[in-house]
Amino acid sequence: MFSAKEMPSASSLFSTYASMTASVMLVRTMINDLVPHPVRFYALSVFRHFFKPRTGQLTLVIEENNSITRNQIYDAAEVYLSTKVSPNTERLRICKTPKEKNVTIRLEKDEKIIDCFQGAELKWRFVHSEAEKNHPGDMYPSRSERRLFELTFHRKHKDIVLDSYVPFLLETAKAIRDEQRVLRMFTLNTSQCYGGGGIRWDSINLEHPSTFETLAMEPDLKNIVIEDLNRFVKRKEFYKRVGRAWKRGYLLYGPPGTGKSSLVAAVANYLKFDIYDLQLANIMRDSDLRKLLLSTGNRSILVIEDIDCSVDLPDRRSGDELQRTDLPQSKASGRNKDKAESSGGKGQFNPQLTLSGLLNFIDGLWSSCGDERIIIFTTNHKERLDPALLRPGRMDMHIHMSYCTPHGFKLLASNYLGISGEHSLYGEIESLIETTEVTPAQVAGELMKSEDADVALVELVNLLKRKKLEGDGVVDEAAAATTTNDVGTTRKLAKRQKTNNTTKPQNSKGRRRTTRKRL
Ligand SMILES: Nc1ncnc2c1ncn2[C@@H]1O[C@H](COP(=O)(O)OP(=O)(O)OP(=O)(O)O)[C@@H](O)[C@H]1O
Ligand SMILES: [Mg+2]
Repeated sequence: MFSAKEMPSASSLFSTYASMTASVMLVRTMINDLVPHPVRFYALSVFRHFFKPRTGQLTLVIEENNSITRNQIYDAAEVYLSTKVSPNTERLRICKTPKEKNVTIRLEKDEKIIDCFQGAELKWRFVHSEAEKNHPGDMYPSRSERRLFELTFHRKHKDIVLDSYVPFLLETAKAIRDEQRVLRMFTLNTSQCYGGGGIRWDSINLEHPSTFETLAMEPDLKNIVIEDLNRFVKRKEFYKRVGRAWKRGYLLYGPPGTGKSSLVAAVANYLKFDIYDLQLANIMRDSDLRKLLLSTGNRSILVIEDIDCSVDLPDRRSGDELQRTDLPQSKASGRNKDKAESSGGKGQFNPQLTLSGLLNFIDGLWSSCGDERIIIFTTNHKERLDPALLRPGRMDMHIHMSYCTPHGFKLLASNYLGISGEHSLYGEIESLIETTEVTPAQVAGELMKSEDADVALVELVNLLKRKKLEGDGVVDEAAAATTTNDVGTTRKLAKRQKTNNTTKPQNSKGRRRTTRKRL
């Protein structure tokens, strides 16, 4: 305390204050002049870091983009959080595009969600900010958007969040996406094929209802196929380790109407894979084929239906076959013949789409530049295929789709007529099916004739009796089913072969009649 005598006058106080302020300003000017800006900035941030109050909370910032690529954690959070909407959430964004099956729900700006994981409380907040960017020379400023999630939790849970919660988030989001995924069916756009626009895929939603549950197949065979698919999709690391492309090939063979295409759809629905339906007859050159195959997506099935008659490809051994003019009039051979004639006739014809082009590409570049690829060939005549296609390692599994069996019939009857137990006509139908060649498609056709189970089953009995009387033809399937990776060639077939040694050509579809050896 100052005594009255010592009490400084107001003027002296003012001059002391003025000189202190001047010194502070002098020091500040000196610091500003002497210490460069980045160093000052750094010193300040260190100072702030040590002296700011600690909350015990840690916040992870999950931005939408990581430089130019998407941030997978952000995408996963977006999907995952849409399932965690609580009654306290006030604003949500919803939308639905034509390709989507369900309504998409997303958080709105500043909305918060609380999640719990292994005892940790996790607070999510969605941040969306917009800023104007003014580039020199730009007439109009552009807007840049920044979207991110903030994930806040107690710092003691840092390991749980980074080691367990984030992987859980990624996996859960993948499962949700798979569940909601709308499958696409890609076919070739032929309208602009050779008009300069180039050949390309067009897609529509795949809404084929076939599943393994609705498919009439022997249970053992069905299980073998399902297990094979399960093994395939979870063996990413295995394929990498053994140095093989992550792809699997299936050859489906059997008479028309036994469910080959239905099996393709069932596989797609089971795995949630898109289908690329490659109609070889629309492709002229290996280069087009390569382009098309390279533009197929991962997790997809490439299907080439009726490979035995979809196109006359020159095989790898007999290029001279190209010069023959006695080709049957298939869609593709007609086209090739036209081309031969327009290019001067016999000897000058040189189609640029070859079997080796197809096989090399499927085995080589195509399969190695994507993941989880399945390729399926279907045929009614396995015995007509080029051995290059059948050699071990090319198609991993040969699946024989056979005529309807008693088990298959019961499954169809349950699906089509809702019969769960037995029926008085079952005994007769089963013994007729054992000794008659009837396809599941034919059985299904009869079962659809009436909603009344009794009437429909009588129709089926009549059909079976008629077929038995006609003694419908048998195709030489046993001869074709000789490779080790063949599954599904039933005992029924062997039985038929014993009783019927005459092999009639399959003739239910004119297009399947062919004399020339094709692919
Ligand atoms: N195994 C089956 N299980 C259930 N339904 C089947 C089966 N096979 C055929 N169908 C029925 O018959 C219809 C035709 O079958 P699908 O097209 O799958 O035969 P496919 O073997 O591909 O014939 P194609 O050789 O003529 O192409 C299907 O839509 C389905 O309703
Ligand atoms: Mg088919």
